[in-house]
Amino acid sequence: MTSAPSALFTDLYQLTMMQGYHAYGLHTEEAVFDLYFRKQPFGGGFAVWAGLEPALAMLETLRFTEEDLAYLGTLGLFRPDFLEALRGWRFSGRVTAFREGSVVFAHEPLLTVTAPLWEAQLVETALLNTLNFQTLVATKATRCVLAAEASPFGGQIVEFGARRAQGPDGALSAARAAYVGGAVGTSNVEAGRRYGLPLTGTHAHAWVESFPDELAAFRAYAELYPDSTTLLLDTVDTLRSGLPNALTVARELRAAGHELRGVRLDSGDLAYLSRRIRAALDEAGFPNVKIVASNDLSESVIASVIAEGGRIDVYGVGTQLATAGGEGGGALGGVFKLAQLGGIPRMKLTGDPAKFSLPGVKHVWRAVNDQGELVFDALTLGDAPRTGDRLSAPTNPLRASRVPGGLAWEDARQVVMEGGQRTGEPETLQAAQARARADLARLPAGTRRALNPHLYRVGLGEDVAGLRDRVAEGLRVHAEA
Ligand SMILES: Nc1ncnc2c1ncn2[C@@H]1O[C@H](COP(=O)(O)OP(=O)(O)OP(=O)(O)O)[C@@H](O)[C@H]1O
Ligand SMILES: O=P(O)(O)OC[C@H]1O[C@H](OP(=O)(O)OP(=O)(O)O)[C@H](O)[C@@H]1O
Ligand SMILES: O=C(O)c1cccnc1
Repeated sequence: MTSAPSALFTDLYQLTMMQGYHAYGLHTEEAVFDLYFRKQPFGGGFAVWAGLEPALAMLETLRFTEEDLAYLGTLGLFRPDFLEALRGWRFSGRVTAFREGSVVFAHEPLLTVTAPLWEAQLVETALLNTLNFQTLVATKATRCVLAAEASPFGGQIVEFGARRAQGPDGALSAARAAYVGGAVGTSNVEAGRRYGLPLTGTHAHAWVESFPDELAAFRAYAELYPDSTTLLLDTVDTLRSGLPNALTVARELRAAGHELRGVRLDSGDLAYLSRRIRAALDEAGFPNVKIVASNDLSESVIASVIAEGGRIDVYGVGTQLATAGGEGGGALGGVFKLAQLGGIPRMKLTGDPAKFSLPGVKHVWRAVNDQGELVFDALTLGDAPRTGDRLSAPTNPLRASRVPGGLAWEDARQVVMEGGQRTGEPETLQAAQARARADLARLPAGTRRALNPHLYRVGLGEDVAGLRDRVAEGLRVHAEA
């Protein structure tokens, strides 16, 4: 959530369960919940973890106000003693998590909450809401960045999606997450203020339409912003009118000691037009004028424009970025599952082995080879796996391999909250963006590709797999008895 967190931003069943835990004396039992997703978004080989700082801020400040309690009292569900108990409620737990910007994979616990049961239960909805969406958008941004950077001339992504995002909250958190994923700026001014993001912008068709002619409009804009003008070329005709008028203004600015910053294309064949415009700008002595493009851009449009030799420097991506659209997008199906209660491992056992949850308190280990490349991740109940240990696939115990030698192990997560308080200062978004870039560079190359990527391996150590099998067996025996 991007507005002030409310304790009522939860599903009703969390509150009805909380009342039950309270009534049956279970509420203070120590619970361990893991947050993870089962399928990488966009059919991709990785996801970029985002939203942790807002999630921690929410946990730190969550309280039931008098108004909240009064409202709950009107529902006819909650007893006075439970509502009274909520008066002093606060989150007092521990959170262990990947740092923002980390590349992460399906089936590994990304965040683990250890807290009294009723505390952990309440925050499921808000944690998933924040982390699912921001991780999805950060991943989409990274995929757009990778597409843009495939050009021999480079290319950057800026986020233009506020007008098409899912509501104001969606727009703000999308701008934030897009930055974590590698977008270099946003057009959303409130997001800039709130998160310290670099702002960027050009002008719209309405500006040109508001003047007697295009040249007058371009001149007027350049006069106001002589060092930061990007002119939109397609209101009349990109090549016949927009380009010559922009060149006129570029020359006039230079004569006055300034430089035109850029031009924007917003329709037509972006590969063809950008090649023509790059050639014309270069020939006229303006090699530093940037070409910005927009118009329903997506990762595949960006890739196509580049494959055709397009010369775009900056891609303004709106709808597809802020809504994380496209195949395999729309929503990330992250879940929050109980792994231990009162020191006893717990799991969900269903007909579909892909939906089994993993019991126990797990560590996530990241294997790094002598080239500094990530090789696979492993989940254990304790220390890092040793050479020769067996690792099995999370959803298919028959697929297993042995841990090779020559690997270094990183403990992939850190304790980021203890006793309901962050263990350190909030990280900057710049740090998260830098981590995403560095982690991405450590991935095996095939894992980064957009189409049918190599699937990075997440393996279960023998202790985790053994515990899962024992708990599952216990549940089955119990069910059959
Ligand atoms: N070279 C290209 N390769 C792939 N897709 C492209 C290329 N150039 C533009 N597109 C994309 O094609 C889609 C439609 O563009 P098209 O040129 O048909 O309509 P348009 O120019 O937006 O028309 P309108 O004038 O109605 O805005 C957009 O999503 C645009 O980003
Ligand atoms: O990636 P997108 O979702 O396209 O977002 C960016 C678009 O937003 C603006 O269009 P505008 O709202 O003026 O609509 P139009 O250009 O389609 O007329 C801008 O000119 C881009 O084309
Ligand atoms: O500044 C721009 O060019 C811009 C901003 C939002 C949406 N489309 C374009």
